[in-house]
Amino acid sequence: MTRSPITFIGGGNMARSLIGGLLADGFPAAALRVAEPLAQSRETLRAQFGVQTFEHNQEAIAEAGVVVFAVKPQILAEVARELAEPIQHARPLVVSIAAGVRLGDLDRWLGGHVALVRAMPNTPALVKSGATALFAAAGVSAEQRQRAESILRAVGLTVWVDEEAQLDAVTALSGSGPAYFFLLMEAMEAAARELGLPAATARLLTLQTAFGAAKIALESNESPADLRAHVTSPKGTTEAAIKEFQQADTAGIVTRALGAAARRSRELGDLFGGDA
Ligand SMILES: NC(=O)C1=CN([C@@H]2O[C@H](COP(=O)(O)OP(=O)(O)OC[C@H]3O[C@@H](n4cnc5c(N)ncnc54)[C@H](OP(=O)(O)O)[C@@H]3O)[C@@H](O)[C@H]2O)C=CC1
Ligand SMILES: O=C(O)[C@@H]1CCC=N1
Repeated sequence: MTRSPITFIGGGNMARSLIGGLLADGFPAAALRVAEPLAQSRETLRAQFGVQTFEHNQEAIAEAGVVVFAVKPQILAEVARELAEPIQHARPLVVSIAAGVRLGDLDRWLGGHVALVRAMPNTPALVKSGATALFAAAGVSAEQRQRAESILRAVGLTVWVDEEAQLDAVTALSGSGPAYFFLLMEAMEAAARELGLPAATARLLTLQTAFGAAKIALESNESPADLRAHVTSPKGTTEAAIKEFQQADTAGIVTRALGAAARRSRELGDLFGGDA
């Protein structure tokens, strides 16, 4: 099957996660293009994924059916304005994964009336275990929505949100979320080493425990609270540990952390949207 190319503008962490996941799902490398200013990064992208790379964004989007903006929010305005003319001419579907930046701003930078979808993926897309929420601007056709969804679904789970503002919460939860679990893994691994386990054993048991907990939570009909109860024997070891977590107000810390991330997402939209 021939497919119009998907062009990524920016070949950094998240673009690489999406590209790796798409290739693992059988997407042809020939249909993936990446614009990336750094020669070393372009070389790595070619060597790792076999995709076509470009130094200049304009060249990369020629013939593209879908353009994915995967640059930092801080430079999205500048990058989009430079591409307004060719995008107005070729009218690809545009997907932005930038945190915070609102579709109204992106549409204005691109010259208006562009088919725009905002998506918030996460890095486990690389291993086809991503979680992405999507929001479409008015005027995006059902077919275009489906195209955007099919790209992200190839690398994991997708959900649509009804209001664009909900993407700030999504960013706080699943966009940034992998980092919270990695933080906990780092801490558990370090604590296990301190308790006398060899480093390799501490890491292996930490990772497999995280994997097992996520897998059982996904596959079971029981809630995380019920699953936790099954581990927690009265007056046993887990109870002793959970008491420490509760005394340190872990739930409160998580609420504050996600709140800070959602706030930062809104701030990024304010700072780098508008007339940025
Ligand atoms: N990382 C994550 O987990 C997630 C990130 N996102 C969003 O994805 C976007 C990218 O994030 P991330 O991949 O982490 O960031 P990175 O910095 O890793 O990637 C951005 C890439 O864009 C390149 N770039 C810089 N200037 C230009 C330009 N003018 N034209 C084209 N490319 C350019 C950068 O190159 P160079 O390094 O040379 O500057 C870099 O390779 C952000 O908007 C972020 O909010 C969304 C969900 C999750
Ligand atoms: O930290 C960030 O701003 C990006 C958005 C979500 C994950 N990484």
